[in-house]
Parts: sequence; C-alpha cells; structure tokens
Amino acid sequence: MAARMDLDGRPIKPMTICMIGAGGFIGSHLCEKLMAETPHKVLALDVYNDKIKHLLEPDSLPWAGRIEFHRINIKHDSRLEGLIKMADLTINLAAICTPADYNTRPLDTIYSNFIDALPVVKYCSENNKRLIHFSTCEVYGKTIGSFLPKDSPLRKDPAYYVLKEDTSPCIFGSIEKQRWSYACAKQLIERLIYAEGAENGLDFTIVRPFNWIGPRMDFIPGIDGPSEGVPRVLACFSNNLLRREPLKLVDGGQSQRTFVYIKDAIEAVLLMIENPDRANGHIFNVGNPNNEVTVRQLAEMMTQVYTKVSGEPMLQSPSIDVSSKEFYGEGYDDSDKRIPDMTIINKQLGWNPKTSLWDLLESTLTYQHRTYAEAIKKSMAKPTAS
Ligand SMILES: NC(=O)c1ccc[n+]([C@@H]2O[C@H](COP(=O)([O-])OP(=O)(O)OC[C@H]3O[C@@H](n4cnc5c(N)ncnc54)[C@H](O)[C@@H]3O)[C@@H](O)[C@H]2O)c1
Ligand SMILES: O=C(O)[C@H]1O[C@H](OP(=O)(O)OP(=O)(O)OC[C@H]2O[C@@H](n3ccc(=O)[nH]c3=O)[C@H](O)[C@@H]2O)[C@H](O)[C@@H](O)[C@@H]1O
Repeated sequence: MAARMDLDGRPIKPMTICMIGAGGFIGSHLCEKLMAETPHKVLALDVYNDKIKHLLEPDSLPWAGRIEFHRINIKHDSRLEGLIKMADLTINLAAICTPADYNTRPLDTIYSNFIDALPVVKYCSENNKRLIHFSTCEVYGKTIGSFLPKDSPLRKDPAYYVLKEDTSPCIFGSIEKQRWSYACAKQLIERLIYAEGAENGLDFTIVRPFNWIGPRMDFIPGIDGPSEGVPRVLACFSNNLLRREPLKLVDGGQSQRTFVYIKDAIEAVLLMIENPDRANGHIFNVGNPNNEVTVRQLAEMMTQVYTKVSGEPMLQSPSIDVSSKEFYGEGYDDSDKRIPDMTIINKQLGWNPKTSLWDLLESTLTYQHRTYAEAIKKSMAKPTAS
C-alpha cells in the first residue's frame, strides 16, 4: 500500500485504534473502511460482532491480523484500560441510541450515554491518549424558530434554525419529556470531555452525527431483532415496506430531518482520524444540509424507491398516521428541524457530503430487499400458533 498523506502533505504513520461499539452500524462501516483503505490496526470492542463478522473471518482476508475482536461490555470489564493503553487513539461509539428507548428506559439511556462513557474519558485523559467521542445532533434539541409564532416570517430566517457547533444553544423539553434523557446525557459527556481538554490537556474530537443512514442500520423486527422492537426510522420504514404494510407517520410526519449517506459520513471520520492537528479540540457537525425532508416526504420517497428496486406494486394506502403516545409511549417529544452548519468541518477538514437522498435510498433499499425479502416472506408464510 502506498504511504497515505494527511491534508498537509505529511505521510500518515500506521496507528492502533481502540474502537468501542465497533460492532454497531457506524462501527461496522468504519472498520470496513479502515481495513480496505488504510494500514491501521483496530481493536474492535463490542458485546456483538454480527455486523463485522465478514471482516473477522476467514483468516485468509487481506487484513487478517489488523482487526481483533474483543467481546467486552464496557460497563464492567477490567480489560478496558489495558486496551485503551495499547492504542494510539480511542473511538467511542457505544451507546443506547434508539428514540424508542429514551422515554421507556431512561435510566439505561442515561447510564449508557453518560456513566458508562466516564471511564473511557478518564483512561484516555490519564494515559495521554487521543479520544474521538460520538455525541449527537440531538444535543441541539429544538430550534429557536420552533418557539416563534407559527406565522412569524423569522421562521424562514436561517439564524433561527441552522445549528452551529460554537453558537447554537441546546434547547430541551421539560423533565417529564424523557425523550431528552439521551440528549442531556450526551450533552453532559461533551461538557466533561471539553473540560478534560481545558483542564488536563486531553486531545479530543467530538462528532455530532445528523441522521447517518445506510445498510446495516439497526435491525428488522422479528428477523434480526426482537419482534416488538422499534428501531430508527430507516429500519421502521424498511420493515413496513418489506412486509407490505403502511408506513406509520408519528404525529403527522411533520418533523424535518437531513439524512446523510453513511459512506459519505465515514469519509469525514477518516479525515478526523488521520488529521489530528486539524481535528483535536473541535466539535464537528457531520450531516448533509442538502438532503432535508419531512418524515412524510421521506416515507413517500422510500415508497417510490422501494417500488423501483423491488419491482413490487405500491400499496393503495402507503402510510397511516399514529400518535407519538401510541407509537413511543408517555414522555416522547421530538426535534422539529435539523440543518447542520458545515463551516467548521469545511474549514478544518475540507469535507463535503456527496450523495443525494434519492441515490442513498436507492442503494440502501436495494440492500434491504436483497438481505431481508426472502426471510420476511418465509416468516410471514409460517402458520401462527393458535
Ligand atoms: N447513526 C446515527 O445517525 C447517529 C446519530 C447521532 C449519534 N450517533 C451516535 O453514534 C454512536 C454509534 O451509533 P450507531 O448508529 O452505530 O449505533 P449502534 O447501536 O448500531 O451501535 C452502538 C454499538 O455500541 C455497542 N454497545 C453499547 N453499549 C455497549 C457496552 N456497554 N459495551 C460494549 N459495547 C456496547 C452496541 O452493542 C452497538 O453495537 C452512538 O454513540 C450514537 O449515539 C449515531
Ligand atoms: O440519527 C441521529 O442523528 C440522531 O437522531 C435520532 O433521533 P431521530 O432522528 O428522532 O430518530 P428516528 O427514529 O430516526 O426518527 C426520525 C423521525 O421519524 C419519526 N418516525 C420514526 C419511526 C416511524 O416508524 N415513523 C416515524 O414517523 C420520528 O417520530 C422522528 O420524527 C436518534 O436519537 C439517534 O440515533 C441519533 O442521535
């Protein structure tokens, strides 16, 4: 492999990366990229490895020996500090990050996103190891514009809704709205990491992903996850399309999101990994401001794309409305709109997303159809126990 150069034209030295949560959606894509395109070594920590099995076996893979899986629950495993010490860089992805859990399992959510991340930050700081920590765009909460009167012309002014790392406030709902337990825990761990940087010189980068989506995201209920489980919207809608049932629009599907293709977003993470001088001390929004839709529009587009890639006819009523209380239970609330400001990541790393929403849905739904359609047909054909 020819020597890789950083953005300042210097050769990049091979490094060892301790990746916690490597078996998840983002981790699996990051491991794939690191194995295929770089000489770096990965210590992959997770409780599951199904999504990275194709990288671990067989032993004849070209990157054999550069990726090692360690089945570790970071809540209680004394091997954690040793693995962080062995690495040059730690990337922490481990978290509970599905909204259906935030208001129904708020304690697990807070523990997972704050308490369990504390030793990781502490070991990095004490051992002078660099840390890339995954936070979330949810730390911004609601937009300032959402509090303006419905007919206010200011709602159209970007100053009232574009989310900027260094100036936007974090606006959450009341404590009874336990949806915000996740965002609040993520905000506090961000503040702690920032403080470790300021007081103890920790080299850190914080990533705020804005709805990264693509293959291997979450699970399909009843196929590779619990039948009653509620994954994030891409998997919920994929499941509905695969089962030929209407897509459920929570509270009218009026919330807006910007979706970025996982493969574009992983390019940004690789730039952070390989350009520490440009990434350390920064918080980065990583999203695609050009891919904004309401959830209703997302449902319509996914229905059209799925019809194209599966060759199956569209349902007569492709969507139905459900209340958030019915869908998520008591204490749910929502982010109204999420447009990332891209100034900082652009200036520091020169990164820009490339893939349009239609194109990313086309490749993702092709994958979903190829991976799950047969299994769903079989499971639906099974007689149910009476
Ligand atoms: N996907 C997105 O668009 C998105 C958006 C915002 C923030 N994030 C953040 O990025 C990170 C990764 O997200 P993802 O989408 O890959 O989620 P994911 O659920 O697919 O991956 C998280 C992984 O962490 C592992 N994990 C959780 N607790 C653990 C523990 N105690 N010990 C060991 N492993 C543990 C899980 O088994 C899982 O494989 C999370 O911190 C999440 O909050 C993701
Ligand atoms: O991905 C992100 O950037 C962050 O946002 C997500 O939060 P959210 O976007 O609300 O999660 P989704 O489950 O993907 O829901 C998106 C929207 O679709 C709606 N939805 C979801 C599922 C469904 O079947 N129908 C439906 O209308 C939700 O109410 C919400 O308005 C999660 O909190 C995290 O994974 C992450 O931190």
